[in-house]
Amino acid sequence: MVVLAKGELEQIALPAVQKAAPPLADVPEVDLAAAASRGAEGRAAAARAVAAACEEHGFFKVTGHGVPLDLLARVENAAAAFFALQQRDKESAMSAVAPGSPFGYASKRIGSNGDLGWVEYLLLGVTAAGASTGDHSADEPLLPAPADEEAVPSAWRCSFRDLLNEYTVAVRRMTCEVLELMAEGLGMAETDAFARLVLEDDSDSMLRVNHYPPRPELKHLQQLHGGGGGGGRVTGFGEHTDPQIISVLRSNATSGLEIALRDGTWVSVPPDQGSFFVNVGDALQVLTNGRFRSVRHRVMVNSVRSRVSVIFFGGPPPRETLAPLPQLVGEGGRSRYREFTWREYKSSAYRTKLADNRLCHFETTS
Ligand SMILES: C=C1C[C@]23C[C@@]1(O)CC[C@H]2[C@@]12CC[C@H](O)[C@@](C)(C(=O)O1)[C@H]2[C@@H]3C(=O)O
Ligand SMILES: O=C(O)CCC(=O)C(=O)O
Ligand SMILES: [Fe+2]
Repeated sequence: MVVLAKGELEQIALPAVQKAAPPLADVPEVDLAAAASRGAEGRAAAARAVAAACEEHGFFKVTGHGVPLDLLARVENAAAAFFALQQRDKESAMSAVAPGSPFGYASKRIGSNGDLGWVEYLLLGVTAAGASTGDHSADEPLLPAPADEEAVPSAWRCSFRDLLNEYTVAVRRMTCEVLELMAEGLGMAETDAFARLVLEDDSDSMLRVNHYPPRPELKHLQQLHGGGGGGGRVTGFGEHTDPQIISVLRSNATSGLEIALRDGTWVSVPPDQGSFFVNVGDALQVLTNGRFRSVRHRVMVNSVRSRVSVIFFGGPPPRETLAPLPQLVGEGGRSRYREFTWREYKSSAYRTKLADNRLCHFETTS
């Protein structure tokens, strides 16, 4: 494990008296299989429910998603096996996947602006192979091969990357179905307005595999504070919004994910290993002129069990101009954001700290 400098652990440890967030009582849910089987009426109802969840929370759960459960289990097991490798091997995978980029393996350091968390992760760029047909059915590899195959441990070289490719193809397909429902729910005639951005040849999507190691010693702190959820919580992944259009997350059965409600209160999301959770990202907040809410979220570690999560971030091509869609601004309505390219937004976002508001620099003033 990477050794933290003096004072760094304190930065990710919350004050011991902080109360655990209460669970979100009614996680909005959409069943894609049911929506598809109930004809036009069922689909329209699902689309309305998705749009309502994006407006209220910027967050909902997807069931009936069609991604095979055995694929989810295989990815989870392979991720656990990867993170169980020697630190030296995990780091060599990082240096070989994409030298000099944010991609690869890292531990505790999130981004390059000083953020820390109780997490280790793999961050991978998703290339467009298979996307160009636009029929959501292609299954070519999407994750680039390491620059120097020989430098990578065999566990990664042989099967993990292939498995993540298979996963990415399946999840991206499902993500596009969700994006189409969102457009329908907004009453847009062009129902592929969002999905097409994620399917372009040069779409800037990513896959992240996070591992939050257990902190058994936190149990004692919790007992010291009389249980009841107080004490002994450490920040796994600090609060933030995701810059992209959409993030689609799947985790094992370990809790930790929390979202901020409109009034700023934090609620925990009960884990569901058979389902996916969708976050609206900053780019979708812009495209919908603020109707959909880019949800602030974080991961807290308070468990004796490790948490493994895999997140697909669907982003547009760097050259894509983003601005509120005219049909969502309405005649005489005010555009809340100025026009910018995804390249511009990303380079601005990647200079910020995790918790910063990244959209404020792109808001119109009047
Ligand atoms: C602190 C940072 C990490 C991050 C880039 C940033 O400067 C601000 C946004 C962060 C975030 C959050 C969502 C995704 O996990 C991520 C990959 C992304 O696109 O934006 C991370 C970035 C990262 O970990 O490099
Ligand atoms: O690991 C998780 O559960 C969520 C992490 C997250 O929000 C992110 O990687 O952007
Ligand atoms: Fe996130």
